Amino acid sequence: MKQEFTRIAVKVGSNVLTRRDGTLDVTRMSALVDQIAELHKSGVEIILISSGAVASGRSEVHPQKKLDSVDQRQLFSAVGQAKLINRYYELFREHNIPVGQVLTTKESFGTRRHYLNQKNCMTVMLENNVIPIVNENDTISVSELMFTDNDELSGLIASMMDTQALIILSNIDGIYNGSPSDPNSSVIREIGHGKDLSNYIQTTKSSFGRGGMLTKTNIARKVADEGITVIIANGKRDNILVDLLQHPEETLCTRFIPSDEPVSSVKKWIAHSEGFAKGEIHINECATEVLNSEKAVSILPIGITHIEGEFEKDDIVRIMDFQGNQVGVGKVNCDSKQAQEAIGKHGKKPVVHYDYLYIE
Ligand SMILES: Nc1ncnc2c1ncn2[C@@H]1O[C@H](COP(=O)(O)OP(=O)(O)O)[C@@H](O)[C@H]1O
Ligand SMILES: N[C@@H](CCC(=O)OP(=O)(O)O)C(=O)O
Repeated sequence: MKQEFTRIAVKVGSNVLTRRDGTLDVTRMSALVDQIAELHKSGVEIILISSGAVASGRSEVHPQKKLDSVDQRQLFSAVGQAKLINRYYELFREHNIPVGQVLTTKESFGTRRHYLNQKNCMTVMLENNVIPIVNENDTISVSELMFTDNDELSGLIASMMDTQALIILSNIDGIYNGSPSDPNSSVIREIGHGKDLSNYIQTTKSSFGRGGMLTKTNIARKVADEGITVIIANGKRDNILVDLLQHPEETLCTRFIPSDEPVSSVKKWIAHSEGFAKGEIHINECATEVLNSEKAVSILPIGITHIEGEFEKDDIVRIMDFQGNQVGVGKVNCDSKQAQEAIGKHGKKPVVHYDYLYIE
């Protein structure tokens, strides 16, 4: 059967993989592995981003004394990740499919060199028919440098690996246009560019999740704007993955319509690097206007009003409009001292070149 996608990222949320009592739901895992194996055999390249380390470790160890949240996460994930990957290894082995573990941290995406290094690692795995199973390295990620949750990580991976789709599997059929528990609300089937969903999203989370629906929708929009279809669907439904690919029309889910404007690989990296921004470049009204137009423009010193923070050449900075709203992210061409000296001057080199500027 002809499938729409040939390379996808699949994110499986904590609550899909855990039972109510917090133990690992091996039956569910096994059903998902069977579907991934079927798609893999039909020629789809798959990168799996799997949560579940903390949840699966929680039931294995029973600490003598009360632990704080960091200690708990480190202890449970250290034990739980080993258990999780071991299960995956055994389940995929039944299908003769090799898998590889990729544990990463937010820091590992901070510089372009590190980013390309990870991209290379996963590319080699795919070229050799190995399914990468990615998770955050919770044992060494400290609070300030943690991903909000695995939705954020999955967005980065989908973008980095140029997948055609990112499928986020949670314990819910998609995004509801009201409270999911309200019988009058229903799943929004398609979401186009610029749709504000904030009214619909409740801040409640599933018992084992970290981020909630809000981070899912924010990430989904960002990734769709980079040209990748994002699908939110229920990982607890039988055959969901295969159905999403083979019977997309009939399968209940929320689809974020991708932008049809291509985004270069380096711009994708910049788009996801905001967390590493070292400073802010504030631009005037005229520069804001041209930036919002269809034209390809760089940030020139003449359009800059002021600069906040200190940065080195090649650091990531936020671009702020004349009203103080963030409009983009870019990689700077000079350090903050040189940029400061050039402010308001004509005929100077761009502080952020168009090729390294991502407008949101
Ligand atoms: N409008 C909405 N539509 C669907 N789910 C919502 C909505 N608002 C809040 N949620 C909640 O978001 C939860 C899924 O997010 P999360 O707990 O982060 O899952 P995961 O662990 O799979 O990442 C759902 O179980 C639901 O309770
Ligand atoms: N890295 C963590 C994932 C925690 C998390 O963010 O989960 P999720 O709510 O599924 O996105 C783990 O494996 O337990």
